[in-house]
Amino acid sequence: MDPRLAALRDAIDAADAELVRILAKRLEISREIGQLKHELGQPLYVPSREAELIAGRRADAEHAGLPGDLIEDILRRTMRESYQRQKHQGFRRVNPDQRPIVVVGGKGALGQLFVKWFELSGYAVHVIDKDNQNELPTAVSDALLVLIAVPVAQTEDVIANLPELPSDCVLADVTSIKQKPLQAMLARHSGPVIGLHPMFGPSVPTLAKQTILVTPGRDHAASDWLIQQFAIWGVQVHSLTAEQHDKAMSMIQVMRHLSSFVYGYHLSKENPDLEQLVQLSSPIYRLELMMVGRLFAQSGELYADIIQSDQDKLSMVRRYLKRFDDVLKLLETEGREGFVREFEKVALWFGPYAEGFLRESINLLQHTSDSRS
Ligand SMILES: O=C(O)C(=O)C[C@]1(C(=O)O)C=C[C@@H](O)C=C1
Repeated sequence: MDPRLAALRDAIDAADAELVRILAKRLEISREIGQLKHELGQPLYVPSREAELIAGRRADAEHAGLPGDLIEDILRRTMRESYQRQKHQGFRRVNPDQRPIVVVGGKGALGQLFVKWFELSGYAVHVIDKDNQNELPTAVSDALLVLIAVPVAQTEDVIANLPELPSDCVLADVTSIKQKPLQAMLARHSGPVIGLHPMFGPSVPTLAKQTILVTPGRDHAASDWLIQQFAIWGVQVHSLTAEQHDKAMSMIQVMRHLSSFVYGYHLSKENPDLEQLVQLSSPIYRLELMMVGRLFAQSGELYADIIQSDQDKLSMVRRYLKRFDDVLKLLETEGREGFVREFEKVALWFGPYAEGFLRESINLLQHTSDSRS
């Protein structure tokens, strides 16, 4: 190797080693902050602090002739590491009441996640699952919160068959549909009721920046502690009615999962060489394959329940599929011209969001590309 190149690479190695030392130092400070925040009961994720810090470092970077995006990427990735470190130190427990939290379905994937986070916050958690259902009456007899985390198809039955709960016990569920479970909970329990829909899967490493949708049922004030606990975990909460929730989800979830399923179903029938498709795919296509493929690494029952949760007996599914047919007819009758005309109408409907999504996706694709070797 040319000795000049070798010397420069040595210098890069030294600079990178310094970067490692600095990152280690930052993470150690962040661990200390985590400890202090635990003591003070402050949230894991502090968006205002992050925004201020990023703006400051972007300005520093630009002043030094570096792109602001570079330091922002590094800091955001490092802050993700902060969440991980701070999570292991546990969280302040908002509700000092010593009574236990009962998680019904606590051995399921999402149930386990809530069990872990409640335990990280110092609550006593009683897990109920198929193998110890006989413990349910005793477990709920002095429960602070009963959280139903069973598959969608079983939720209503499990709620209807719950034993009597203490009158001040909060009854909540984490099902991805909200109207029916909420009605079932209100019918079964006369105390505080709240519907929750975590907008994440069980594999998320931390809850920082994750969203939980909340559909109030009865006596919302009695669930305040739970909402505050979520905030300490770094979760962002949005409140809406169960009806609004289910309507929005039929757009967000039913269509997303249906499209992915049909795409995967179609691929499997066409039976191409998947290995080759992956190799030929640039980041955007790879991302698309990932969005589809990841579905099939999860539970078919879950997605069947979500797709079937579509209100009005699959009417959204039917309308969506009819649109494929409409597009086919459009292509057959009017060809390119018809397609472009409809395309422009859709673009108008998206308005400034189209540009915004394009920008956001470019950023995302850069990250996907960076992570490939
Ligand atoms: O300042 C804090 O509260 C931190 O926990 C540190 C830190 C960071 O790594 O800079 C991490 C998480 C917060 O969202 C904000 C900032």
